[in-house]
Amino acid sequence: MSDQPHPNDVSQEQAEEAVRTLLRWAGEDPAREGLLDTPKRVVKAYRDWFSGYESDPGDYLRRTFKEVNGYDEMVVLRDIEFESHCEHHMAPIIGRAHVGYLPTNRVVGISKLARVVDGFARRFQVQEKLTAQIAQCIQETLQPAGVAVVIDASHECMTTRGVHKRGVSMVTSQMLGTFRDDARTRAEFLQFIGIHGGSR
Ligand SMILES: Nc1nc2c(ncn2[C@@H]2O[C@H](COP(=O)(O)OP(=O)(O)OP(=O)(O)O)[C@@H](O)[C@H]2O)c(=O)[nH]1
Ligand SMILES: [Zn+2]
Repeated sequence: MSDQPHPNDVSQEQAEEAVRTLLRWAGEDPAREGLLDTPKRVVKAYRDWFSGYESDPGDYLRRTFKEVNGYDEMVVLRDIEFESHCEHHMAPIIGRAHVGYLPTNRVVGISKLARVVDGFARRFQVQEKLTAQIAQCIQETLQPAGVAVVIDASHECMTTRGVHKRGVSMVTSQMLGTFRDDARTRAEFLQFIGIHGGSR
């Protein structure tokens, strides 16, 4: 994949200093008592929010199960809540992902689909890329007959700042294989996740 994490040569102290710089820039005194531990807390929070760079989400899909009595219908995990951050403003993107695939001769532990979503969500993202990365990762690693990913999310860069539009959500979808080629398969998936003909 083209978007591999880069080696990180930034120390904890340098990251904390960057937070102190932003505090000073905003007009604060980073030495006052209430802010003394803030750089440490912010860096810890960033480690959580951006922990996706520490994982290769494809690894979650390597363990598969074959004893499914020939089950070859669609598997759908819907309403996977996630938190991400937009790469333009570093503001939260909060939403839900719906993931479906058509197994060929093996299935994956269902929690792993949610782990793949988080592995890509916990990075700097644009929603289109997040959607495509999840779908491509499942397609490449599991090699099912098809993959479908729909994401419905709100972007705080357009609710708490900028254009200030609350209640707006962005919907993206990436369909691969049978979901892309066969309208009935796609329609069945959209029905499973509660989207019929474009309205919920
Ligand atoms: N397509 C897409 N756009 C996004 C996403 N996240 C944020 N954006 C948009 O990225 C754009 C960045 O536009 P710029 O004009 O460079 O930034 P800006 O001046 O802060 O723009 P405003 O948000 O309109 O104030 C904005 O329109 C955002 O709404 C995303 O996941 N996908
Ligand atoms: Zn943004």
